[in-house]
Amino acid sequence: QREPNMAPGRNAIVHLFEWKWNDIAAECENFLGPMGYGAVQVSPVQENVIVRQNNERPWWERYQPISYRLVTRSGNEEEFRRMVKRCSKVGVRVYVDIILNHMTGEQQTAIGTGGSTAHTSSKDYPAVPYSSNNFHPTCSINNYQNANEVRNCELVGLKDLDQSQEVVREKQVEFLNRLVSMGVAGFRVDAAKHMWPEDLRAIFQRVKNLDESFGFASNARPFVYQEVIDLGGEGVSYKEYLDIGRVLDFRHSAEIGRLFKGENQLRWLVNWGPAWNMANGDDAVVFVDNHDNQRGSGAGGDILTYKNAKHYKMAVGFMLAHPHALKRVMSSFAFDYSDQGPPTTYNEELRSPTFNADDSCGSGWVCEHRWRQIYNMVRFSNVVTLTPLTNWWDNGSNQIAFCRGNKGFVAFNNDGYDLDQWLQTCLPAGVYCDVISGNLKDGRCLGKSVQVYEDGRARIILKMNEEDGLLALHEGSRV
Ligand SMILES: O=C(NCCCOc1c(-c2ccc(O)c(O)c2)oc2cc(O)cc(O)c2c1=O)[C@@H]1CCCN1C(=O)/C=C/c1ccc(O)c(O)c1
Ligand SMILES: [Ca+2]
Repeated sequence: QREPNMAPGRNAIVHLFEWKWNDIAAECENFLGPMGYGAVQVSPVQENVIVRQNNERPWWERYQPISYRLVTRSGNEEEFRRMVKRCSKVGVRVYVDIILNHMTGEQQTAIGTGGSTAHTSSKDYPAVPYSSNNFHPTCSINNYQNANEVRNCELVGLKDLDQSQEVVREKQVEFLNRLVSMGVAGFRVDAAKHMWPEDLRAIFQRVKNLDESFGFASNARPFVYQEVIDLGGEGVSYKEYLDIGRVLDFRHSAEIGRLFKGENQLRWLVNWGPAWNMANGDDAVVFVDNHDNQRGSGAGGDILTYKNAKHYKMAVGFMLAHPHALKRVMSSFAFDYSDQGPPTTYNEELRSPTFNADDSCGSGWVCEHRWRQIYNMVRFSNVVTLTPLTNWWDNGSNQIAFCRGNKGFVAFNNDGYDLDQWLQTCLPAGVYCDVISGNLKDGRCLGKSVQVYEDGRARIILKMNEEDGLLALHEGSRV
């Protein structure tokens, strides 16, 4: 279903891609809880096959399950249970990235991260157990116009499960129920486009209600958001999945990247939302980039990522400032080429992130969720929840500004010249810190401060050569 089950006053998801369970637990307590993040999306928990190519472990090995045992390089079942408890205790929900569509691809000797083996050529997975008659007959997806082929054939050679079978549904429901009993609040459904909506509906209907001992409302249903890569023009539409839960909106990711790269003028954002042929806000989880398309392999062409920092912060800031949809912030590891796996220690173990004095990460982790401009916009999005977007202003090209009720005000400058305007901020008179350029600390602004006058107007300055191209004030940043 489409309600995120987040604690009151929180509304943003962060994807801690490839983090270990113990490190996520600590991050919930040290950062995500205090900073007001609502939920963390974790990497797949099910045991995956070990893939080595040129002596490297590509990141996508975790998307080739070999069993439903909870043992991956992120940790084991006990560590996973503890992480969910520790995050829930500080108001951060856990959503699991689940892979139901397939098992592994073809692999000479298939050995899993928990030691399970499989005989992939005969589609034999004894650790589940699945045997060849639990899979669709071998065929490969060549034509994305053909909805049957997209569901019943193999995605890049991955053995394709037949979820119309009761025995397959029963094993997958059991796997999801085990996660719910550990306190999980929802699921990111990988490769949903490649599964039949009626099979997914049958499976999720059988998943039990959330466990109240983790602070959920009584009879709360697991939150479901589905990966349906749909930029239009294919045989499968995201609309087919909306009665099962929300969908991840890839059109949002593609469009917002084009806009903040300057390929489209920001003034067109005045009607951002369904008018842009995107899913309705209540049906969508939106993002700027994700683990797949940030590497250029997924859909949507040239996506904005951490590598284009100024434009990226503007896009993430706009996404969090705008009332449209539920937002997900990406948190990456640094990569040079698309297959590159996460940072590891000497024996292929995942490396833990280290933290610098300015709260940023080291040891190969980018930690966009710890960038001041981003965590302060998460807080902004919490403060302005449920307020409408009003007082839109633009200069006819790439300078825009708007209010969120009388609780927040943002401005953006993507033009090649300074923004220097008297604008309506809709805020009560007073001095406010611009939370993008610095925090409010001990009663003073470490960055820019802005004087709002009795009539709500203020002089807003955003020079073209400043580090950041956005400015944000809200009722929590008033001196
Ligand atoms: O070149 C690759 N893949 C072909 C292009 C990407 O196609 C994939 C899509 C995909 C791409 C575009 C679509 O329109 C679509 O419906 C599906 O979804 C997947 C989902 C998985 O769980 C596992 C996968 O291996 C894939 C995948 O390869 C490399 C080598 C194999 C894995 N991989 C990858 O690049 C892995 C990509 C990957 C992994 C996990 C994902 O959740 C994902 O969205 C993509
Ligand atoms: Ca399938």
